[in-house]
Amino acid sequence: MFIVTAKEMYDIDHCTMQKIGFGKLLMENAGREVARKISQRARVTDKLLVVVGPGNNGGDGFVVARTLLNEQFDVKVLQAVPDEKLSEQVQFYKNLYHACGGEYVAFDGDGAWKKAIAEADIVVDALLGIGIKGAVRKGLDAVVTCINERAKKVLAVDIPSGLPADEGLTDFTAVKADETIIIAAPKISTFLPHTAGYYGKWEVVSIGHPAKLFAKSATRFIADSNYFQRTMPKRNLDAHKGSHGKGLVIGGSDHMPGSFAMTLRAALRAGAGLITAASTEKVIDGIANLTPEAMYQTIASNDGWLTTGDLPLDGKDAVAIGIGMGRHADTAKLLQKAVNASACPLIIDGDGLYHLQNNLHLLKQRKHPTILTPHMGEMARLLQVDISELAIKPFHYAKVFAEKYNVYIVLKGRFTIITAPDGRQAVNTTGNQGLAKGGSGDVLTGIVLSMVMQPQSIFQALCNACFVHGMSADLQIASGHTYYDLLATDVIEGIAGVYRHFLDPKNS
Ligand SMILES: NC(=O)C1=CN([C@@H]2O[C@H](COP(=O)(O)OP(=O)(O)OC[C@H]3O[C@@H](n4cnc5c(N)ncnc54)[C@H](OP(=O)(O)O)[C@@H]3O)[C@@H](O)[C@H]2O)[C@H](O)CC1
Ligand SMILES: [K+]
Repeated sequence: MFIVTAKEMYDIDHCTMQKIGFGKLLMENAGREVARKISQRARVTDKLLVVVGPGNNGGDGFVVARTLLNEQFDVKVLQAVPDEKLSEQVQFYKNLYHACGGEYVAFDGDGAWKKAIAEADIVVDALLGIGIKGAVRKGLDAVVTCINERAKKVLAVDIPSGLPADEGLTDFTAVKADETIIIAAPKISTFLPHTAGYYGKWEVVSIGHPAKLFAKSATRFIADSNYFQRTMPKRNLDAHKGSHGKGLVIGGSDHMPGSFAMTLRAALRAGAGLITAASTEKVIDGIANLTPEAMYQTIASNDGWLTTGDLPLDGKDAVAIGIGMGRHADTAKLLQKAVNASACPLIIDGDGLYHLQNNLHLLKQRKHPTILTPHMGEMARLLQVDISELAIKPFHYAKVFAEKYNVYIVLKGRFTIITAPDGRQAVNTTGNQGLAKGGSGDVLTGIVLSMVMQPQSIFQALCNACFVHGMSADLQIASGHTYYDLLATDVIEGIAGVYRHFLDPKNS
């Protein structure tokens, strides 16, 4: 499923209507699809109020109202702007609604319209769509406020009114919808920390746009189960342990051994062929029995912190560094060495990202893929911007950084954004609040390490790693765990369920 900016959506709409020739049909399709979804949710006894505004979102609203009216629902329209504000196309659909006997609630001074909003069982929000510019203007802002304060249930058409479609905007007043029926493709603001909540539950309806137009105009997509099933490499019968990658994990410290152990186990559970763990003697003594399938190698350390020294990089297909490594000055030299010497994909996570802050110049010299797996705080530090600034424009910042330093970025969050050095971006929507626990990131790093060693592109590997990680947590919640008790180790043990469910249907 593609993700679009407002401009990309307008370009696709315009081409569909003008070049392909859909004309007014597109709005009829949009309204009818939204009406179909509403009719599946509404009881025949429900009072429905469709609030329409001046633009094409309002036009959708008139089609919704007419369709529901003709299906015998108790529906009325609250037109929040005078007729002269309606575009020609919207007026056309208003006329059809009127001709079918459609009724209105007057948007007048005595406030009866507020009572209508309060008394409706469902308010359909077709006030404003992706054409919003700036904060909702006087007059309509009172409608938004009334809906938020008095509506029993709100179903937004395409986007909650007042919400920006794109990233970077914080000055807005918007409808807080219970559900949003998104038209054609989710907009960027569906996946931002400060705007996602306004959509409520959301689903997308297709209204007839040619698929090829999205492929041409949109630059982002949701890496969903279809993508996973299409791109995840199958295992063939004559595979041997060397077929699925020889990975190296460098990390741990006498003071933080646990997280490192989870990365190893996650990499093996996700399907890595061979994993070597390089850490201090004490860490290895403490964890070797937890994952006997891994191989262990002691590397140089000083007072329990890893320091620079020989690294078993030869013959490795991918390396992960940083997990539980600590922030000791000596460890920075180890990070520098790994960046300069690893002749294979290098994943930098956790404290490796801390040490990378003063070594970004080394990244451009690398001839092999580099993958950073920061959470928002780590990314903000690498960018040297405030985390609040990053949070309102994560797509933008991740793309700028990836292109500047020629790296892949897995920007972890409620919606993890995967970015390639050429600027391509994907969003992972699996996962849940049960992952907000220590160790979740270490597990993801292990899955990433395994995936980048399989016969797929790095970008596909990162999308699939995030999908498996989040889906494992989702399946664990569905099969008895709760958001409270879910542990990072449960996510490791849940990986099998994801593979069975999505890759081997007969076994699911
Ligand atoms: N393009 C198509 O055929 C289809 C579009 N779909 C639906 O249409 C909307 C986008 O429609 P658009 O008309 O571009 O935009 P809006 O419906 O959001 O409304 C724009 C009008 O709102 C006024 N406006 C703009 N900013 C504000 C504000 N801050 N406060 C109040 N009013 C505002 C604006 O007035 P101007 O004076 O600026 O012109 C416009 O009158 C899309 O979201 C879909 O729902 C169909 O679904 C598919 C076909
Ligand atoms: K709307």
